[in-house]
Amino acid sequence: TSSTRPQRLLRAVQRKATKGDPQSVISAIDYFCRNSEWAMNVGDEKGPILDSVVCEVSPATALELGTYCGYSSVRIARLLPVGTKLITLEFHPDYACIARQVIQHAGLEDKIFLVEGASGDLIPKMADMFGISTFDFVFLDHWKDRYLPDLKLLEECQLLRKGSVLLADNVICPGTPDYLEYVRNSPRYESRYFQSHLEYTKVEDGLEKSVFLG
Ligand SMILES: O=C(NCCCCc1cc2ccncc2s1)c1cc(-c2ccc(F)cc2)cc(O)c1O
Ligand SMILES: [Mg+2]
Repeated sequence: TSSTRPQRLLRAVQRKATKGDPQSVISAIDYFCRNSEWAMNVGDEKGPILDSVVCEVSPATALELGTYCGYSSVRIARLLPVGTKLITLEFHPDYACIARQVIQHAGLEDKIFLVEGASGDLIPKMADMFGISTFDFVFLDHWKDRYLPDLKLLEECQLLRKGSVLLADNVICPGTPDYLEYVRNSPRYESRYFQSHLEYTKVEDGLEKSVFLG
């Protein structure tokens, strides 16, 4: 029977990456995507920008919207200080199933909470589900037309505090025009664009970093 691309990506990780070694999991996925099949991971060019923002923020509480196969979950969680957690939301059960196995291969299952469901339904439950008050860092990488409504939901649920950092993938390709317009024009955000390329391609894309000013 035929396999899916996420299943083939997981197989590449299981064959090539060292168990418990997050960097080897990241490298195995990037190798697979450059040499076998493109997949929508943040990738090896935007990835280091994500890394640098995570290191700068050093978040106690982090949220990721859009897990896919767990590539960026591994990138983020490998940099988190001991005792801190990444909560990552995934809508598609098949993606979530693969991501759990990728995260386990990296040995990061104790630092990552993967929750299945739609961001619009789950965000209002975050505080109660995880006993947190606010997020220090949010990585947006899910449906591009959900970035803005979910940002407003995070504000309404008071899950952001003065200084919370939001980092959004794909603000050029596929593009999130309404989100960009909002964070770049709202007095409540200090926004900056990191120009890069769509993962594993020469197409322009980039990450938008926005600091909530309270
Ligand atoms: O759609 C993308 N990513 C979201 C997948 C949607 C999964 C979801 C997770 C979740 C969690 C909670 N609530 C609701 C949702 S919905 C995506 C697409 C491209 C791309 C770029 C050029 C192309 F030609 C073709 C695809 C590149 C990327 O880096 C992406 O991130
Ligand atoms: Mg993306």
